[in-house]
Amino acid sequence: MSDIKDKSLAKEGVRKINWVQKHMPVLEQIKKQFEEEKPFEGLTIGSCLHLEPKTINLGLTLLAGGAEVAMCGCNPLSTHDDATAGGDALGLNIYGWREQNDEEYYTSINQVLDYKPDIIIDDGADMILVIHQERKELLKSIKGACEETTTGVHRLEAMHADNALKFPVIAVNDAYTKHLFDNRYGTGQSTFDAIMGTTNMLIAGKTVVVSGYGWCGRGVSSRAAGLGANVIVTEVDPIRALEARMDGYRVMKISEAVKHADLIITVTGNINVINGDDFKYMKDGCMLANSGHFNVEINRQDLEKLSKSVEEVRDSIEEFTLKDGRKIYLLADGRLVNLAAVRGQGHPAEIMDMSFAGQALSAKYIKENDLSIGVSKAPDALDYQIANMKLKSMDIEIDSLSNRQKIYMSEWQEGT
Ligand SMILES: NC(=O)c1ccc[n+]([C@@H]2O[C@H](COP(=O)([O-])OP(=O)(O)OC[C@H]3O[C@@H](n4cnc5c(N)ncnc54)[C@H](O)[C@@H]3O)[C@@H](O)[C@H]2O)c1
Ligand SMILES: O=c1[nH]cnc2c1ncn2[C@@H]1O[C@H](CO)[C@@H](O)[C@H]1O
Ligand SMILES: N[C@@H](CCS)C(=O)O
Repeated sequence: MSDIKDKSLAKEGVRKINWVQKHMPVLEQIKKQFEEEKPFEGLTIGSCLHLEPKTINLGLTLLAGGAEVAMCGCNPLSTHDDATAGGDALGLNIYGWREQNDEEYYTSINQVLDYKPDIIIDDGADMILVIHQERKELLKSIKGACEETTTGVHRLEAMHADNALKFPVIAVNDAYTKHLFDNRYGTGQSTFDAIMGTTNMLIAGKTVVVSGYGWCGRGVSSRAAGLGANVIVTEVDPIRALEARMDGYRVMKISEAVKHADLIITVTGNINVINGDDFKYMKDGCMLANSGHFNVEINRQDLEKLSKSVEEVRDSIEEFTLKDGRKIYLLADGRLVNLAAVRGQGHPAEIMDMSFAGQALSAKYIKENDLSIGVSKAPDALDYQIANMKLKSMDIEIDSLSNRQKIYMSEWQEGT
């Protein structure tokens, strides 16, 4: 069963799924192992992830492992209607379509929960929140959940600190093979793919302000610099601010940075990063995009209050005309631009290969172990397994320690 936009888009969807499969070798290998071992036989897995071809490929991997799979989107704007049609044709149960309103978005989450999943895969923790608040009857049978992103992990850790979390969660985001590559190189590339595809704008010579110098901010700043921009970083953490400075960027307060910006990209996971007076000091033509948390990093309501009109001037570009005539452009409604913009395709397949290998192996780990309630990383062994598989798929060989080196590394007696 599925409730999607248009099943007649299946052929195009399957074409796109086939394409990404060619570039997700680690996940393909896990799929083959799952086909033989059937680790999820008799189980149902419910996911709340951006619904696009790479995610459908994760769904197919879980299906190959014997699971019944029900999937919905984790953002009202990120669903690709052809990919969901393709996934439906290939045996997945999918709920959702691009441009859902809030009610439709939560209805889709509940439709997935109607399958009574044993394992949850979430991105941003909306599905886990719904289970704890509205679908408490499911708490007993859920063996555990996997969380994809930094913000979701923070929300779940806060829940656990309040004793509100009722099942174990694996923070897939916290695996090295996830955040070092997905958050950094993935967000770096896909944010600019989406911004450039949406605006048809030149980056070279522009001043790009990046708010937040975490894993995503490092990637976005480095891509901006690589494209020839002048990069300014804003931070609240003194160590990350220093790191940004020594990586070669200017660092200043957001209230000052907005005066210089041609393009501002928020990647903090925080609320109201750009708000109030910040909009008053922006240059005419300044573009605003978020690649972080939901649609709260840029305070749209504050921008509306300063504006006399708002018009969608191109797909995923809203033009806010301020009362003094200046124009400010908000991309993709302030939702994560790399996925929510009409031209957003999310991270490259080679990147999601590792993130979703982490999801697939973490789901299997939940099935095979009785974890205690709380938020924890998957064992390092899974991370190393993924890294080794990825290196092999890239035909890269590395050295290993000799016995002499192992002994040297573990001793303290030997010196000059
Ligand atoms: N677009 C994507 O595809 C994508 C990919 C991965 C993560 N994310 C999301 O992006 C966000 C950032 O993720 P991350 O892994 O880089 O997190 P992180 O914790 O590594 O980095 C966030 C940084 O923002 C800084 N920060 C917080 N509030 C700030 C403020 N008001 N002004 C300036 N800096 C501030 C923090 O000090 C921190 O250094 C999260 O919401 C995450 O879920 C999005
Ligand atoms: O193309 C994609 N498909 C599915 N998920 C993605 C893609 N690109 C990024 N993310 C995931 O979205 C999370 C934030 O919501 C990120 O943590 C990232 O892993
Ligand atoms: N799923 C959420 C979490 C990103 S931090 C979103 O799409 O905005």
